[in-house]
Amino acid sequence: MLTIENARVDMGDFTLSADLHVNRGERVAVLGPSGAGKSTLLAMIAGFQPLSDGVIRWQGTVMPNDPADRPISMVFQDNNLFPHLTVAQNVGLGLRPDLRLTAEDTSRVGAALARVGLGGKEGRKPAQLSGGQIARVALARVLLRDRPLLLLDEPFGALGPALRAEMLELVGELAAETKATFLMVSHNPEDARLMSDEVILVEGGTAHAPVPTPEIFANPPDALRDYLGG
Ligand SMILES: Nc1ncnc2c1ncn2[C@@H]1O[C@H](COP(=O)(O)OP(=O)(O)OP(=O)(O)O)[C@@H](O)[C@H]1O
Repeated sequence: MLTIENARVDMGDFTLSADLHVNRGERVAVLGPSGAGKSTLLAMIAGFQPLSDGVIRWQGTVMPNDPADRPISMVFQDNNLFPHLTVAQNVGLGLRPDLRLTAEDTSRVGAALARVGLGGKEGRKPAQLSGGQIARVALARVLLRDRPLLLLDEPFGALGPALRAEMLELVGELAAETKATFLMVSHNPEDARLMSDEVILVEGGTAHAPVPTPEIFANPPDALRDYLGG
């Protein structure tokens, strides 16, 4: 279980508070108006933004200070690939930051790439891939890292609807295979309907406790109603 206890992040004149928990294995969409603090919530959990107050635990244990030591994989909108490295190297970084991959590492990288549909593309550079393929590389890295908590900050925002739906399905499959819990920021309520069990609404400086997805869409609070456009 992810537990966020009376946590607060202060950034200049912006403050985000959260007091909530997410059960293991849940698929959570993070929704809310632009600038409300959705990315800040993920940065808080990942350890990129220090807490001014409160504590964050995973399975009852306080998260280590260093983001690299947290049981987390994160995917950003730009899919954070290095342009000068090959697909295999970009994925291999998830295993060994110094890229000194053993033969076993290399075969695991190959298997992860094959799992996301990129078999045979190991030697390409990101510039030689389509947007959907780049997203798949980021997911292969997540698969390989095999961390129990997956944070996705609008990873497929640049993709068209059909491709986005395909990628969401793949995320769902990978999360189920690795038994990961995931939180995904989305600007698209349809994405939330498609892939989430619960929704965390972020608005007014607060990340609210998760509500079951069908429930929140059946009876949207004002902030979500505005966000849904009426
Ligand atoms: N480094 C910073 N210093 C001060 N304020 C910041 C900083 N980064 C972001 N903010 C502010 O914090 C607030 C929350 O930003 P955040 O990126 O978390 O929102 P968001 O809900 O993810 O927005 P969007 O949907 O537009 O991506 C915004 O008002 C933003 O202007």
